[in-house]
Amino acid sequence: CCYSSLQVTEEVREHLKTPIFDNWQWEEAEMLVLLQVMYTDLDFLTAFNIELEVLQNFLFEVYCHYNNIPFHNFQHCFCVTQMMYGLIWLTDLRNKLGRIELLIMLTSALCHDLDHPGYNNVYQINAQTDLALRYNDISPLENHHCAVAFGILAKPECNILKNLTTEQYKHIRGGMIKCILATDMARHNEILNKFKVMQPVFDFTNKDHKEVLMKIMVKVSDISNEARPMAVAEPWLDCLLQEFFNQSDTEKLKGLPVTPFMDRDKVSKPSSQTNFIRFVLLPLFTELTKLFPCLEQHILEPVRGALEYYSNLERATKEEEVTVKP
Ligand SMILES: COc1ccc(NC(=O)[C@H](C)Nc2nc3c(cnn3-c3ccccc3C)c(=O)[nH]2)cc1
Ligand SMILES: [Zn+2]
Repeated sequence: CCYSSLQVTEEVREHLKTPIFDNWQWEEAEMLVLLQVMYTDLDFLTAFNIELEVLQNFLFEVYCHYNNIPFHNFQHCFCVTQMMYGLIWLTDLRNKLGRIELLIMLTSALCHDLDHPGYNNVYQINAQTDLALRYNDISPLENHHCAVAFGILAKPECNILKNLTTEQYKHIRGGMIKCILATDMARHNEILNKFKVMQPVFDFTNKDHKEVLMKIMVKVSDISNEARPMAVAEPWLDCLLQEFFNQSDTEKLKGLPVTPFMDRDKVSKPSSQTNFIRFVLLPLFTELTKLFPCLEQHILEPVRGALEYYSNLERATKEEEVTVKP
């Protein structure tokens, strides 16, 4: 029963609250224990009357519903949840948001890519898959991830929300649906622009402000690999490109449109990453850091370092191309 959370040393518990946590050092079974520690250390079990065994069933069921694909697997789920956990402690969000908002953010991070097939929304829509049909081309993957999450919560032995009031349950369900659907990168600018307007006058008692912040926190956690040490981050980009190349190979075989940044014949790893960091990551992380200045050293600095690393790599490969071609 509770022996597993005792196995985790105080040092690991503290390390778990930092963005430099290295997922590659841990087995998936150990990650399940670490996820349990996150829920217990945020006092969710006492606050929401969650039985430890129900939490363990829930976490195991979530683990079973992630697929063995190169990037959107259980390790990604763990990384996103661990980053969210670290951000909650670093920004001192426990004293700025209610515990129910924290539960929504952590559980949304945990469930945000459930049963991901390794083929993105563009593929789902172009190939007219069952998911695209079921969700009318509207964020088919994110709708599916969320539906699978509540399918798991519908099982009594996994329902960590079973001892909450109906009103609390509705609040959590509404919050999770908004946060998980917000991870569709097609909506990136829509959500970031809303946050940019609110940030200078942010009000932690304003419902709309809190809602956008929660979406931003899940989005930041979701694409935050480059905020980790290079030794941790770089393998993730290889995994991501492997998944993207699988998709573009399939698209070519099926005569479907091929997304340029997924085409193994077109993608240059360094330049695609410098663009991603410059135009997607830095604007997003900069905006969040304006609200929580302490994040500058923890996530903004490492991302600037990553931009430096990939820019140098880009320059080196360009120079090498010039010298090789006479
Ligand atoms: C606006 O929608 C976008 C924008 C950018 C991208 N992806 C990229 O630019 C490339 C492939 N790089 C990239 N993409 C990444 C990273 C982390 N998550 N992530 C990702 C994965 C799946 C779907 C979307 C994204 C951004 C990362 O470190 N790099 C994908 C979708
Ligand atoms: Zn994700």
